[in-house]
Amino acid sequence: MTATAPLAANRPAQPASGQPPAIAIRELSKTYSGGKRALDNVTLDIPRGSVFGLLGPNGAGKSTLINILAGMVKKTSGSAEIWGFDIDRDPRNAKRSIGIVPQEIMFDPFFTPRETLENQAGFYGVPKDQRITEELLRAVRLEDKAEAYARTLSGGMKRRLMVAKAMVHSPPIIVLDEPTAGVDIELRQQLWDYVRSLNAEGVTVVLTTHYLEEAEELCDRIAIINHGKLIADKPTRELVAMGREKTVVVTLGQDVDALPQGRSFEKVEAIGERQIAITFDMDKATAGEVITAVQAGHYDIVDVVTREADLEDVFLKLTRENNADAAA
Ligand SMILES: Nc1ncnc2c1ncn2[C@@H]1O[C@H](COP(=O)(O)OP(=O)(O)OP(=O)(O)O)[C@@H](O)[C@H]1O
Repeated sequence: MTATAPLAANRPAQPASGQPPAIAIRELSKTYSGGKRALDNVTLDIPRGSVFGLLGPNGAGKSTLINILAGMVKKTSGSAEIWGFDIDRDPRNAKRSIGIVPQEIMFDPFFTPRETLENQAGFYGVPKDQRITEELLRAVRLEDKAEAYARTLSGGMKRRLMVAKAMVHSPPIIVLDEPTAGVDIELRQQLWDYVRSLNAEGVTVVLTTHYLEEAEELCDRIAIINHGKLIADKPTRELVAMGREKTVVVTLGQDVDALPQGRSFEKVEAIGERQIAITFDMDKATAGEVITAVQAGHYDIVDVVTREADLEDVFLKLTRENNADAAA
């Protein structure tokens, strides 16, 4: 995929009232007909121009949230504005302001990619002279397949076509629901390059992903949903910094027969015959102090490796705490 992003020819004019967030969600709840409360009072602003990650375990409510924004699921209560347009009062402009790439691959297998994009542009009422079909085909590297039947495309090509399809009306916001599930690494990288180029052009990007590393690398802000509730909403850097635990792994010149002790140690365990992992709180000690404490116990240290908590650790910690609160 090249790093070109489509022109913003057809974006709806922004409402007059200043600069609202790209998406503003207020006390949004959804209870499905069987009684399942999939979203519970979620209030969230997605800033303009951001790459925003919506994370959560399976069944947390991410797709429900996205489907409400897409107009495919009816909310039970609360409100949502997209680009300043209320999804109830101004559904047409709200829909025109967002492009959704759903989890499932959906298009008619008997249309070619070019026809698929043209049909979709027609559906959004984009005038013929303002269509960006060729540009999109190039951007998602499908120009050679423009005339092939969609059913003959590979899985990766189909997914790229889905992204192009979400962009035919040049929305200021694109939402990708688990875009890289089952997609190989090379293609994933190409997809992210394209997403980054869209963002560099000013498009707000919202993505749900199970790949925490990816979210950490791509997103400047992350919200975490668990059991339908918003449990975190922070700049990525702050969220990662919440994992204030650091681990020092020391390799010894002899087998471990007793574990070292230190006031700053939160956890000490032998992780091999000659290796010990010591976890400590970065607010209370430094790695140097931890190593000094080990040496004070006359351990013969031959190697030291340190590891900081990453988003995965924070995610697990937050969801665990939330689950424990819910069970209490
Ligand atoms: N149409 C529906 N009817 C009843 N329950 C539903 C429906 N759609 C989703 N749910 C339930 O609502 C909850 C939230 O589902 P949702 O698909 O929004 O989660 P998710 O975070 O997107 O999960 P995943 O990552 O697995 O897609 C789940 O318990 C799910 O089983």
